[in-house]
Amino acid sequence: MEKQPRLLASQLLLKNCVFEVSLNRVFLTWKEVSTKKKRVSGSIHHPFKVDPGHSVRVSEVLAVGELDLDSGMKEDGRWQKMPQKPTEAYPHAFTVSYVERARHHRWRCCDVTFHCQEWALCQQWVQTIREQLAALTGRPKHLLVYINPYGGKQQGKRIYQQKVAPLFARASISTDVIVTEHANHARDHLRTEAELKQYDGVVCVGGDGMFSEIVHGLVSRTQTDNGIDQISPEEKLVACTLRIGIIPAGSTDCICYATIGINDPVTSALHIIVGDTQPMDVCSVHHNNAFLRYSLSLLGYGFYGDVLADSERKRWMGPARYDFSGFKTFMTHNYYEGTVSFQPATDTLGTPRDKSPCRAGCLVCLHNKRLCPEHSPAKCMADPDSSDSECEGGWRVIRGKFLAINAASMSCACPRSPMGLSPAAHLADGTADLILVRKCSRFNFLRHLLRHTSKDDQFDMTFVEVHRVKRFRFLPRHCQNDSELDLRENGKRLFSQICRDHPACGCSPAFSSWNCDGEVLPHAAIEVRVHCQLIRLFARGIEDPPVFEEVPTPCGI
Ligand SMILES: Nc1ncnc2c1ncn2[C@@H]1O[C@H](COP(=O)(O)OP(=O)(O)OP(=O)(O)O)[C@@H](O)[C@H]1O
Repeated sequence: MEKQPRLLASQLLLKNCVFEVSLNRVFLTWKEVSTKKKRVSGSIHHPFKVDPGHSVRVSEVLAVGELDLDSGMKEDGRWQKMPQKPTEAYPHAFTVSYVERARHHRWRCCDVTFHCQEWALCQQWVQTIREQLAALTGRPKHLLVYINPYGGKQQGKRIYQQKVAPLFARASISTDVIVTEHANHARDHLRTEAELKQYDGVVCVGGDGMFSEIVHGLVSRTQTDNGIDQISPEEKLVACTLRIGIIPAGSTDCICYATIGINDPVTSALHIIVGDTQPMDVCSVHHNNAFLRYSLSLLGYGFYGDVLADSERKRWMGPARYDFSGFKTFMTHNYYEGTVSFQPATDTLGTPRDKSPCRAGCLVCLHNKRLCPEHSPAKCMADPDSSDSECEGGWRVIRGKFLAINAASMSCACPRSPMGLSPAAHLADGTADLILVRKCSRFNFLRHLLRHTSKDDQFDMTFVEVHRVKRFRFLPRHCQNDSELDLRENGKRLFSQICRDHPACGCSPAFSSWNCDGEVLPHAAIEVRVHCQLIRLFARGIEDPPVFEEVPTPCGI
């Protein structure tokens, strides 16, 4: 790496010891000066303890401010616990707040206070660090915040006020906060009224449902502002310029977990402050050329659709409804007949089974974005081993009986399934992993499901296949000749017709429903298209842990 010229270097006092502190454009570093004279007052000298020094990336410095040593008050008027007694020789001090990494992708805000002999030197340090921070272009200055007060355990407001707002204030980020009053309040506000030009980003305090609202609002608004018709499945959508930050405060926070690696409001707030950027694909879902919804993580028909539909009827049970409905759906063991057609992503890097998960700075996403896969022509190769697979005009067609059809546009990792539904799916490569689980015994299906909680390959089973796709369609068998299928209106009629078709009643119903990121879709016949990097988050993807994980130094030095 190119050596950066020093901007400033001084001997300053920290914890009653003299440190060599230096700053260049990339790092702020401090290292104890190893002279016998270094003790200034009362500290115990450890002759065998070698200080390796401490380095903080300038891009991860949150703020810097002068400290009034007489009152213990920072420049911004906040009180700070006095890090040490002022000494006569070092009467001036400044505090640097920075990101410290803890275990499991958790970030913390730490303060370090340096004491200076001269007031002018103290000023010079504060000024120079501030100039470096001002030169970082990706940091937000003004944010629009939506809080869902009813998400998860209804702690959204408290989480924001106690954990996030103080950090934004410390980093001099101003905010306009809207506490939502009803479902779709944030979506409709973003779509129509919000003065988006004055903001550098939108922050969502809530769960995946709230995040989906924000995405719907922002994507719609971007298309309207650019004269794009999002109703048409063939339209190329314009990417949103504003980034979205997620402060997890819902009962399901999968998007936050998959893009940051942990559901922790402070970590999320720090990723927003340092101005991280993580692009993300968005799937548009259409039925008969009519727009239904956008999907960001999982589209599931069969098992996951049935679990959601059943759990929605049992909301009174609280979060336990998911386990209850999961067990019930598993025991019911319904399968569904239909035709799946898809455009395989043959020219992109990576496969669903290549064991290379999407991580911070993912090269697969970078490479595939350059290819812009949605525009390259699809090549279709029929599977020679499969008698029910064929190619039609660049589309591969598979007919069968399925227990589950899942499309994962990200790994869908969550604390319950740390590897996720499709461990090698990428956040921003312009593709989704289409997982087809064919009719099999209950025992085999259970084996498949259990593999989501372990490191075993859930796709290594004869009745499971997985394809990386750019687009796909599903048509349930019993509506292939029907021009329009509305499950709510026609479900009962069709169900009785299917029962007539099958010799013995007690057979599987004709239709499941699609679970689209936790919302039930009203149609079974859908067409899905992946839009490469349509949105950007204040995140950086999951960071690989350092090979030798450093023991973090205590905060608030
Ligand atoms: N003020 C409000 N009153 C009622 N519903 C709201 C309000 N604000 C947002 N919502 C809706 O609440 C739904 C759930 O919110 P959110 O995702 O934040 O929490 P959650 O607990 O994770 O959700 P879920 O119940 O889906 O698990 C969202 O779909 C959103 O549209």
